[in-house]
Amino acid sequence: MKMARNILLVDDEAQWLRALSVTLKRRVPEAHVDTCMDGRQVLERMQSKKYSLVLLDLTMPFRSGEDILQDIKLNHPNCRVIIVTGVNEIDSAVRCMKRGAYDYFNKAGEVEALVGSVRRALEVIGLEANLEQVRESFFDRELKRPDSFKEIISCEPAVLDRLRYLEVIASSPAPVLIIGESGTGKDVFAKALHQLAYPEQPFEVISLTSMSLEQLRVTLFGSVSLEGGDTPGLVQLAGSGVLYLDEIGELSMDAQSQLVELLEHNQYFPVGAQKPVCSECRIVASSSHDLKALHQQGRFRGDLLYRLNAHELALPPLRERRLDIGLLINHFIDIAAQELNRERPLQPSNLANQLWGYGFPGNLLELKGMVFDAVSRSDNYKLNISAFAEAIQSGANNRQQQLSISFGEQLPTLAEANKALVDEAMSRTASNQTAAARLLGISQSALSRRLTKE
Ligand SMILES: Nc1ncnc2c1ncn2[C@@H]1O[C@H](COP(=O)(O)OP(=O)(O)OP(=O)(O)O)[C@@H](O)[C@H]1O
Repeated sequence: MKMARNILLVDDEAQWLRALSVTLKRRVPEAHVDTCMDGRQVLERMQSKKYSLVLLDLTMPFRSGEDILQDIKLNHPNCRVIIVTGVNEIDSAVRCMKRGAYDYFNKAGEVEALVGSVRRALEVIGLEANLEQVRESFFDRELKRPDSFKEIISCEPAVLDRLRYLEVIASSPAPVLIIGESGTGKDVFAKALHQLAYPEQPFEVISLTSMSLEQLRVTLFGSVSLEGGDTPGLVQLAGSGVLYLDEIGELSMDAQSQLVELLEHNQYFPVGAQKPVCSECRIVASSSHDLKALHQQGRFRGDLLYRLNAHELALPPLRERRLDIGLLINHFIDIAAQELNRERPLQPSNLANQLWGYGFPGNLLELKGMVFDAVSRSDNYKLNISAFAEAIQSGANNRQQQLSISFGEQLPTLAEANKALVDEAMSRTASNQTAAARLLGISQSALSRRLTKE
């Protein structure tokens, strides 16, 4: 964000202007400082180059600083202005503050105070620019890097929000914690972050389930020996890529303490080493347990938890993203047919609907297993759905229970009930007509007709 550091100094006193410019270039080297001696040219200069901060003298020939301030606030409302005054101009400086100046400085004062004010202003401007960037990328409905999410199939607004969040945090160096029930796609999201931010760098994984303290130290940190023959650990192998700590909630408290130093100071001691080594990798951790609950039970260290969840991504279970079921079945059929070297069978049109009430305790992994089983038993193009039979039955039972709609004394008209159903489906799918039509069991054109009639 280069523009955040462009400063324009406006003053008709050539000597002061030169001295201030030299001071700022030396004391605030990250800033790009330009000067302007003629108040009439300020707006023109700001048109041809973006300035985020203007240091403005109050008394100049042709145009007063107060007038110029007004113009700047009108045409460049995000630009900060620091008023530079003579000794007897405090009243007008105060007026300028009321009209939106960021700060004022008395020329007779210590230049140190002015440097401090410039630094603070640049910091605020930088923070605002970052915030704006985060806000823009988060609310921009389009994904900027869809190519990084090729492995992630979804049309659910909740999942797409997670992808946008991943894009936003990709460039941050802070750790990421991915939480979700088993099979919800934690590994896939960790790999997507790697693709987004460090595609040329390594991706190292360690599964922390039943890992002892000693195993953890050797595997993660490696070892050095006096006779040579050092063994690198995964932190070193990950280089400036990603180290993925899978199932971190399974680690013992002892073993957890080894990770605190790594996360806090980005350094670690290989086994047998006297000196710490710096780590450069991005840490991504996952857990299918609720780490905050584990912490409350005294089974997970608070200092580790709060360092890990600088960015937290909670993945919804499949039962809360039912719109994806049909898409995922198709996707898994593709993969299964290819891996099992079979003709690609077709998905029966009502399969996803039949599975509607099923809870999928094993999430996408369970669905994938069912599809692989069904494809392996398929006959030519016909998908054998016996692998789904139990789930379909259980789904039908649940659906029956959930469908027992209760009515008040006065029944709604058919038109009212229709409208209520359509509204509910549109709201559940964030107004995605294709998805809403699927929920209602009608074609998209039929839904579209109903919507235009309303
Ligand atoms: N959105 C998705 N689109 C397509 N396939 C997916 C998606 N999410 C997950 N999968 C697939 O589902 C399976 C389970 O995903 P994954 O292993 O990432 O889940 P997990 O939460 O890490 O599971 P566990 O907790 O058991 O390690 C994988 O085969 C993965 O490729």
